[in-house]
Amino acid sequence: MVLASPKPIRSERILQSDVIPIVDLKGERCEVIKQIVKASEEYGFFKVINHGINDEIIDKMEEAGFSFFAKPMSQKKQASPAYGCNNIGFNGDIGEVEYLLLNANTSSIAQISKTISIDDPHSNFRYKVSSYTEAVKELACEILELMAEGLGVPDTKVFSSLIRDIDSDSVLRLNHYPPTLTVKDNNSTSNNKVGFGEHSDPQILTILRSNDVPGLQISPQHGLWIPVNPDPSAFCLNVGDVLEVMTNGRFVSVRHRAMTNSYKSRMSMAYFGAPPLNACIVAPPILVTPHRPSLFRPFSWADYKKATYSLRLGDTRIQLFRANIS
Ligand SMILES: C=C1C[C@]23C[C@@]1(O)CC[C@H]2[C@@]12CC[C@H](O)[C@@](C)(C(=O)O1)[C@H]2[C@@H]3C(=O)O
Ligand SMILES: O=C(O)CCC(=O)C(=O)O
Ligand SMILES: [Fe+2]
Repeated sequence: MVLASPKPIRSERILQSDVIPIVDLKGERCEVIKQIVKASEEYGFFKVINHGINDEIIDKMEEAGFSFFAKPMSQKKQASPAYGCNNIGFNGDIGEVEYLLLNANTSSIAQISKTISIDDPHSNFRYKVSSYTEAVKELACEILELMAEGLGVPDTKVFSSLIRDIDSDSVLRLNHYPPTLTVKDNNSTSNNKVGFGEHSDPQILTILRSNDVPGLQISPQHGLWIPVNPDPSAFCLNVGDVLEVMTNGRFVSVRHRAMTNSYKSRMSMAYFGAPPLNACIVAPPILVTPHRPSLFRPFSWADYKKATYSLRLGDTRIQLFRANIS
C-alpha cells in the first residue's frame, strides 16, 4: 500500500481572507443545522458563536495553560510524556511548539494535575481542566446531534454517544507557540515558522479555541492555505477522520496547520472527541446507498489509532481504510 504523503511544494498560495463559515448557535434551529452540514461538507471547518460556554470556564482554562507553560523547563518536564517540546508524536515530527496532551477522562486529569500542581497545590489545575473539558464535550455532543439530524440519520445520538461513552478515548491538547522572530546575519528577519505541521485530525470532532493571535490555516486543496482569523469568543470546530468515515465521505476531514507569530505567544486548546477503543467505526445504513456505496471498510478506533501512531503527522492514514469497490 502506497501512502499519499504531502509532497514538498515550491509555491504555496495563502488566501488573505477568512472564509470559514460562522454559525450562530442562537439562530433558528433549522438554519443552524443547514449551516453546520454545509460547512462540514464544503470546508470541514466552521466557527460557532453564542455557544453558551461560560467565559469564566474558558478564561480559567487559558490562565491554567499559560501559567503551566511559564514554568521552568525542569518543572514542565516532570509532566512528560504528557508534556512535550518541539517533538510531535513518536516518528520524528518536529515543530515550534510545546504542548500538554491529556487524556480527557476525569481520573487521568486528576493524576496529571498532581504532577503539574506539585509546587502550587492551590492552582486548582484539576478543577479548571475538568470544567473546561466537560463543557466542550457537551458542546461537541450538541453539534454532533445537530449534524446527525441534518444528515437525516434516525438515531441522532449515533455520533455523540461515542464521545459520551465512559470509555471514550477523547484527549485535550494545549499547544503553546512562543514568538519566533529571528534576526539573520544580514540583519533581515525571518518569522512565521511552522508550529504544528500539516495534518488531519484522526478523531470524530475537534473543538479548538485560541487566544487572539493568528496561526491556524486550513488547506482544502493541495498548496492552498486559508488563514482562520482568531476569535477568542468563538470555537473553531473541525471534522475528524472518523466523522468523515461515519458520514461515508459526506463530511470532510480537512488538513490544517498552525504557524507561529513573530512577536506574540499563541496558545490553542483543542478537545478531540474520540470513540472508545473497541468502537466499530462504520457509517449508519441511511448514509450508504446503491448510489453511494460504502467508501470505507469497518474498523475499530483501536485499529485507526494504531495506524495513526505508526505514521508521520502529515500522512493520510484514512486511505488505508478505503473499501475495495470493484
Ligand atoms: C505524529 C503524530 C502526532 C499525532 C500522532 C501522529 O502519529 C499522527 C497524528 C498526530 C495527531 C494530530 C492531531 C492531535 O493533535 C493528536 C493528539 C492526534 O490524535 O493525532 C496528534 C498526535 C500526537 O501528538 O500524539
Ligand atoms: O494550534 C492550532 O491552532 C492547531 C493545533 C492542531 O491542529 C492540533 O493540535 O491538532
Ligand atoms: Fe489538528
